[in-house]
Amino acid sequence: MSKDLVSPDAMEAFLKAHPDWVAQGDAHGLTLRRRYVFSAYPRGLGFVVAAAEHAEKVDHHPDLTLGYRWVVAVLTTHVSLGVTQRDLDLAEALDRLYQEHI
Ligand SMILES: C[C@H](O)[C@H](O)[C@H]1CNC2=NC(N)=NC(=O)C2=N1
Repeated sequence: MSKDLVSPDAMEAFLKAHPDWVAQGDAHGLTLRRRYVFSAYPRGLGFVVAAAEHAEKVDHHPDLTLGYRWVVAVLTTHVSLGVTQRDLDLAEALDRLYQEHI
């Protein structure tokens, strides 16, 4: 197990404070997931572009799926095979960007 992974207590605290996010686990490790809903399809695309620009700045990238008036974000730290503080920080950054693109 990577030393960088957030502890179960830290994960629980994050999810309690960020109820729109859910934790999911699979053979490749734990991930964080949120579905964002938008007023129009282009707004979702604008959010994806802004998220990509932020990800490049912090060198930590979400998996983003764009649908009709929604975007699903899945976060994990590839090198750690699970959720680290970088994912928690990215989740909060995406939530801030969402408020600018609803
Ligand atoms: C070389 C570069 O810094 C690494 O590949 C970065 C890029 N973005 C990343 N994003 C995520 N989600 N996890 C990583 O481990 C990661 N590593």
